[in-house]
Amino acid sequence: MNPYRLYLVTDDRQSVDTLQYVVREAVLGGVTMVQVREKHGDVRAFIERAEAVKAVLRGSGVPLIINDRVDVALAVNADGVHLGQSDMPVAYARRLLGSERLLGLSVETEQQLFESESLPIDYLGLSAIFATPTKTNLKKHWGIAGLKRALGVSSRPIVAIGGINEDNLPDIARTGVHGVALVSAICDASCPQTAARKLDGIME
Ligand SMILES: Cc1ncc(COP(=O)(O)OP(=O)(O)O)c(N)n1
Ligand SMILES: Cc1nc(C(=O)O)sc1CCOP(=O)(O)O
Ligand SMILES: [Mg+2]
Repeated sequence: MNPYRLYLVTDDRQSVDTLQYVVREAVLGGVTMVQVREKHGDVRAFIERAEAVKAVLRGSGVPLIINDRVDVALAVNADGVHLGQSDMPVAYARRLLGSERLLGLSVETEQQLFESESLPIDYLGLSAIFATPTKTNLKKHWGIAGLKRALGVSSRPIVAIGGINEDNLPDIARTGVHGVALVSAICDASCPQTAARKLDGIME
């Protein structure tokens, strides 16, 4: 089973109750991986929210990934970490996490893409495919052509992220990309379960 296929990244503006509701429904709809992403609160709040998501995921087989923070991932015994280019260098993260936990890295440029080949990571987050209001400090928009190029270069699984929704997903899925990561298409949906099921159907 490919864990990257439908990758939910949580919305840190949602309350803990909503967060748990969205994750529960999204898993029922077919989400294969969940990343807890917290950009505003303190580390205590991050741990509390990660534990809340972990409780929902228990027994589901869906891996829990922590954004940015290796210490939080270790504290809650998560299944992995997703790092950006200005987070802890992946060599240090790998040493702390061990070989079993998943380690993902965002790549924002062609140079980072080539450099990633020699890094101790499990997958790449290709940042960003399209512009998105969810994250506005993006360096590059790869588009479909850039995604195809990256797939031809990298030996690692690629997760496409940024501005992905059910309208543009068919074009992305046709590239054969390993997975897609989404925030608003699932977190803002009136029914996250239905949204996830529809997106999963397109990925298939
Ligand atoms: C799957 C996935 N890909 C890319 C990102 C972006 O990570 P980063 O560049 O560290 O930016 P922030 O998410 O920390 O704002 C991601 N989170 N997940
Ligand atoms: C968290 C994040 N990282 C991105 C990147 O490109 O690095 S884009 C993004 C937000 C994606 O949200 P939505 O699915 O609502 O567009
Ligand atoms: Mg980051």
